[in-house]
Amino acid sequence: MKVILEAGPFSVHRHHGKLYENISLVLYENDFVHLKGPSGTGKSTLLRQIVGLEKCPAGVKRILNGTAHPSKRLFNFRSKCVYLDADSPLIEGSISENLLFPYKFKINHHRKPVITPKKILEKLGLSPKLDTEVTNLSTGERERLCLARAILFDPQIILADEPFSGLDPESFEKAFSLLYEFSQKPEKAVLCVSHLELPQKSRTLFLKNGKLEELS
Ligand SMILES: Nc1ncnc2c1ncn2[C@@H]1O[C@H](COP(=O)(O)OP(=O)(O)OP(=O)(O)O)[C@@H](O)[C@H]1O
Repeated sequence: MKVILEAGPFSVHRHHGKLYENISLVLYENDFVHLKGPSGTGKSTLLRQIVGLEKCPAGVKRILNGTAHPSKRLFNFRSKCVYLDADSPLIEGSISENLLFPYKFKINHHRKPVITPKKILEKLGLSPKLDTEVTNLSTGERERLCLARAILFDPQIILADEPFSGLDPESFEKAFSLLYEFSQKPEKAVLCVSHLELPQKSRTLFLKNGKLEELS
């Protein structure tokens, strides 16, 4: 199995004590890893530490496809390893403007959406048209738009934090299939935090009492 990402060791201390300590993780090509654990154990914090959105201890390594990314310069890393937050921000404007927003950054000028924005909305069963203002979308529609934007951008890794929480069963099925399909492409992997049962996964990791364990 080809290693896509090696990251760690991560530790977090909150005012009430240690949340977790010395957690490292490896993602392999085509991994779809389900990260579970009781509420408040630090699953979101761990995802945020991986992409450097949360303070990390000195000495943390992030090796993506054999290339080490130093903690002080993570812009390039974050364009290849995307953090998809449950409340990912949308910009003011239309669905189309939001889907194409990441390409406005100079570092992404060379990138092109993998499929058309129209096609990805169809796959997700999102009925609003591309010129619909995002302020007119429901919570579940906004959530699916954020997922569509991440997939369209074609990173190597998606770290998805509760990406299905606001979805009805039919929308969940479509959104899950799309994310799983993404993970099965060459040199891709997904780490997905979810309290839901997921229909398919390659591995399950459980975060509890400050430790990350792989469930068999
Ligand atoms: N920025 C912050 N500053 C201080 N404490 C925080 C911060 N963000 C989260 N916490 C605390 O850290 C702990 C872990 O939070 P986190 O959101 O990572 O847990 P989680 O396992 O993802 O929870 P859930 O399953 O409920 O989403 C919680 O006690 C939370 O209150």
